[in-house]
Amino acid sequence: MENTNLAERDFFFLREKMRKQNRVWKKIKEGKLKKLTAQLLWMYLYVRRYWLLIAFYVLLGASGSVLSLGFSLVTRDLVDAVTGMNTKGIGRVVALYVGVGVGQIFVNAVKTRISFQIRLKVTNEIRADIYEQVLHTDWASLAGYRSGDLLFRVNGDAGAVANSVLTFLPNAVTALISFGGAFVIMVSHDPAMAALALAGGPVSFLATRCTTRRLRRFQRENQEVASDRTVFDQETFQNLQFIKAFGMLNQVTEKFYHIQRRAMDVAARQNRFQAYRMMLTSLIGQGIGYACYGFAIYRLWQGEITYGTMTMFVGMAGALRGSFNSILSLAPTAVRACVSAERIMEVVSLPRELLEDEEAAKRMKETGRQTGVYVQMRAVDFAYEGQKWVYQKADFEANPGEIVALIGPSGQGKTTTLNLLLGLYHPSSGDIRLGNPGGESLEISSSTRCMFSYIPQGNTLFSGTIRENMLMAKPQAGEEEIIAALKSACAWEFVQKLEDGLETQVRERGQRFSEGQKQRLSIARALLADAPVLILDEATSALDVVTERRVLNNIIKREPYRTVIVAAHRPSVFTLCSRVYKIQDGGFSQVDERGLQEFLEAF
Ligand SMILES: Nc1ncnc2c1ncn2[C@@H]1O[C@H](COP(=O)(O)OP(=O)(O)OP(=O)(O)O)[C@@H](O)[C@H]1O
Repeated sequence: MENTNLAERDFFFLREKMRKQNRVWKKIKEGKLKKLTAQLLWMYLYVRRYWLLIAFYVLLGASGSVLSLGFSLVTRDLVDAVTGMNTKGIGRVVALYVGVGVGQIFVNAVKTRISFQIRLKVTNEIRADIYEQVLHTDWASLAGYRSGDLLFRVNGDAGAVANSVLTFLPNAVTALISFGGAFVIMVSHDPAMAALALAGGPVSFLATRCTTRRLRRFQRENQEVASDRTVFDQETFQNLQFIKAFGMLNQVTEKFYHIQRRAMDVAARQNRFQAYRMMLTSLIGQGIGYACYGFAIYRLWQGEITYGTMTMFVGMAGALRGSFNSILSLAPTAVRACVSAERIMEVVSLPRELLEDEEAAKRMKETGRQTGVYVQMRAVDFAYEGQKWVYQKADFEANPGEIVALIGPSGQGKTTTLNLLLGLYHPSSGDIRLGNPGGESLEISSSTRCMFSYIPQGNTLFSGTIRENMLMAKPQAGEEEIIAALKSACAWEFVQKLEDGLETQVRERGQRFSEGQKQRLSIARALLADAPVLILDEATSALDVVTERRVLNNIIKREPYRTVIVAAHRPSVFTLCSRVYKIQDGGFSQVDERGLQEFLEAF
């Protein structure tokens, strides 16, 4: 009978062991451990540069813990001196008591200052690094992210990582020293008392272990809501004029409250969960505290300890429980850091743009100033996300001195073609390249982008003055050069009439100007960039026909070797073009005279 029980017990332990092993194995297989290691390593790479400051900070934290342990011992001596239980001079004990107290204040002040410095440095470094990496990330990979979400990752998540990392390490060391010190002092005075003070430890440990996964889920939800909120705020303030004009204030406000409610709901659930957790550990702590107190009184009553030792015991038991709980409460800090690190790593691990042909592209651009640069597409197939086909077998060319138009109904692929030429998206198959006539040619990539001046649809003016906007394209451009570009774009005629001329504030997204004026300023800026290929995506759509023709003629006159590619709907452009390509129903073809005539008649 006993043998059967033994066998059952062995089987039970074996099964439990296998279950545990399977759980660990599952985590390894799911890559969770690998992910966690990568996150920790990633954070370590940032903080290690400041190891000296961090080490000093940790040292201060440690000395703070030692001082508070010392404070308990001095309190014991003080009480004993007052009750006449020790022979040390009361003056010396009081001086020590005051000295340790003042030391604690001093250490805390220096700690606060250093923690501020490290936090600032690490946060800024992570932020700058993510910012730089996001700017150099392949556009097609980045296009799936909302800009508000990226903004939150650069700001919110970077701050959360820096804060958590800097809280974790010093707190861990401080808590461990406090715990170890209090434990050693208590064990040396009374091992039974030490065991009693730690009696609630296993329950608190188990509670923490079981709740970590839930905490991770809460933190993820929190960051997602915060990110949605940034996206919403950004879009609302960017489109405020439209929202007001459409009388959409109520809908927007309703959406604002909806996000607010979601954020509050997550925060309230997390808070409730943490409150229960805290209540459980506090109840255990309180029970243990009373037990310690009772035990100490009993010892005093038995005459085994002095009043001073009893006071120290009670204080130490609290410190022991407190530092044990501090060690356990490091789990939420670690969870916060890992969740944010995961969100940042997701973005920074996206493929980066390659700049392999950078030198060759610069040479080609230089030669292009005399000979121009041609652009060519051969048998190009392209689909978004590998399945939404825009067109197949597309052939296209634009040569120096030509204006080439892309036409076709809305949504057929004109902007897509321009993005392919800019190397922002990559063809599924086929070849896109540019080159100097009779010279070197290069496949399109992020390096060849320097050969293009691009004016996209919509508004691309930045806050600042007209001059500042112009200098973005060519920082070293002088007054004469800026005015010449503005003249070519037919913008000087209104800029010169402005009271502040080139120093006029454009205001956010060019609010200060009409659509046509904004387009002319954008064209002037693009001309200033001095690139051999100019791309205009519906960039003259807000101009009257006469100004539009004047602008296009000026562009060609200004640089006879410039290659100009325009995506346009308006027939007024076509008569200036050397060639016209039509994109429709997945086809990409050059339009002959008759085809163009038919297209014009359809207008
Ligand atoms: N980032 C994207 N992801 C998926 N599909 C896209 C993306 N951008 C554009 N598309 C789709 O590709 C097709 C071509 O879009 P594109 O912007 O090139 O058209 P377009 O000819 O320039 O239109 P319009 O004249 O209206 O500016 C459209 O069906 C559009 O929905």
